[in-house]
Amino acid sequence: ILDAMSGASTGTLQVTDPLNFWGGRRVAPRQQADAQDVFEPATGRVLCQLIPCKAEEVDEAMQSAHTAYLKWSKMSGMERARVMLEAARIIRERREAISKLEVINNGKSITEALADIDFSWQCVEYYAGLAGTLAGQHIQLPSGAFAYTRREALGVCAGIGAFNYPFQIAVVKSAPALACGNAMVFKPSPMTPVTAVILAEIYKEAGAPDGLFCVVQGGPETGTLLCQHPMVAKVSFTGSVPTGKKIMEMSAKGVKPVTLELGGKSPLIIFKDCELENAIKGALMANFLTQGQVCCNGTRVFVQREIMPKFLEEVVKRTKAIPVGDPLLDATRMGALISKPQLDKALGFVSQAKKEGAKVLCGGEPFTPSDPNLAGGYYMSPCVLDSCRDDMTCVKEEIFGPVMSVLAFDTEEEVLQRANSTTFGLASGVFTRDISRAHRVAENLQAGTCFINNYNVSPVEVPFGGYKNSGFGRENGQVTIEYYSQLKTVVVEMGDVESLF
Ligand SMILES: NC(=O)c1ccc[n+]([C@@H]2O[C@H](COP(=O)([O-])OP(=O)(O)OC[C@H]3O[C@@H](n4cnc5c(N)ncnc54)[C@H](O)[C@@H]3O)[C@@H](O)[C@H]2O)c1
Ligand SMILES: C[N+](C)(C)CCCC=O
Repeated sequence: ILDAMSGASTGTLQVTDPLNFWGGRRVAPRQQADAQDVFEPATGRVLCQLIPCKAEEVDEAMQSAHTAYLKWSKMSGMERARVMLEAARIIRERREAISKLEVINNGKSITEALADIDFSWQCVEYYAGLAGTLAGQHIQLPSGAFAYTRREALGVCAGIGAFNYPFQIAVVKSAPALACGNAMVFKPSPMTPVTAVILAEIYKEAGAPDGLFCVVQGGPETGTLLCQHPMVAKVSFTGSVPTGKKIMEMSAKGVKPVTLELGGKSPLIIFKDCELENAIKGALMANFLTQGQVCCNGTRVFVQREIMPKFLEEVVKRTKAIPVGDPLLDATRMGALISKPQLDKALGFVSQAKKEGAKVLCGGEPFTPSDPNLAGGYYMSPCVLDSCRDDMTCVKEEIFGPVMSVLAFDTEEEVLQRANSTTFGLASGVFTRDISRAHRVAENLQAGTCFINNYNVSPVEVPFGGYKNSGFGRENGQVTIEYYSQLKTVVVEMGDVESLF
């Protein structure tokens, strides 16, 4: 399918290849029941059929992954690293074709998709680098006795992904898992089933044993089968808070560890002493990437009252100028939302905000690009809401669309209290020139990440994850090794046994 990408344009691709992968090959669904349409967001056209895996198919994938795990976990870290480095090289070599396919299935702009795929090969490369460094500790005990620790794989891990970063999420979960000697069975979102299987093919081509990274397609039922499978050693989930709670409940029954990367309603605080040009750019980056469908977006923008008029004037001017349209065109900066229901939901939040007293300064409406080919796509004009209050629905709930809610504040103490007054805790941001204030605010914000004088900067070597209802566990960075491995302690006696009995 990647070969077809060079000539592909919006509205032309039809995906007919099987989208499941185990045993080292694509696997066609065993039956056609419960088939559902997968849409191309840019046009609203049907791109392919999604046929959910049933229990027997999930079991086959698990068995295949387990066979691979037995082999892979016995290889040295350096041997695993060589395979992963080759996989990284292939992803980099095919970055343009993978990005195009991602755009066609997801609707985000090609500029963003290229950045996502570049992040992906860097992620595989990074964890390949760590694979050879995994080591335990040696601990001296009295009389020559000693103990050592071994960092061991967990087994077959389940990965379940959201729709907003389809290929990247599959990579962010599989790269550390594989580096530690695990295998993975991954289930993409049923709305974006097309690119995870490309990753599976690349791992195979790079030399991974058959079954090391398997893909099963489906929605909640398939996800449930995966979580409840007795061979699953760990579940790593990216998605909404309500689904995350269900995953945790299912995992608790088998005492399985979980990583939960969930939603957010992150605060971005802009003080009057900021470098305003950077703060404006930061607010746009905090709200409009991937059509606003980003978990860590800073969607509650708190602006100190004195600079509010200037901030709003500039932010609205630049929001109105965002080119919305065909996501495969280089000049486009905002493509289509993932689905009609997601578009309606985001528009619904804007209507509700108006009813509750917010002022729409721009956007918040369905958008029809001039190209007739795109008439059925899920486009929305990016929106800035002014005069927001903390009790409004648009300020309390995750919208997952291009909607920025702007709130005025007066003092640092007040804004910290308001920023933390949420059950979410994924990310946060602060713009100020006062370095003491910046670090004080970062310390006091209840969130897994705080960006100072920028927003949504998340390179692979930097840990990412939530506080509170936004989840736990971390992805990216060295620390993620802890979440895909377990420690065994070996105690060695060098003398005689001293027995009390
Ligand atoms: N924190 C992060 O890193 C991060 C990253 C991306 C997205 N997200 C969050 O994801 C959400 C949007 O994604 P979404 O709409 O795809 O989320 P979602 O919760 O609807 O679905 C996520 C995945 O869970 C699966 N699923 C649904 N019900 C299930 C069940 N009962 N058992 C097992 N699996 C089940 C879905 O099929 C999908 O693959 C937002 O809340 C966003 O903030 C978080
Ligand atoms: C790459 N970003 C922008 C940090 C997004 C991470 C994934 C969240 O949805």
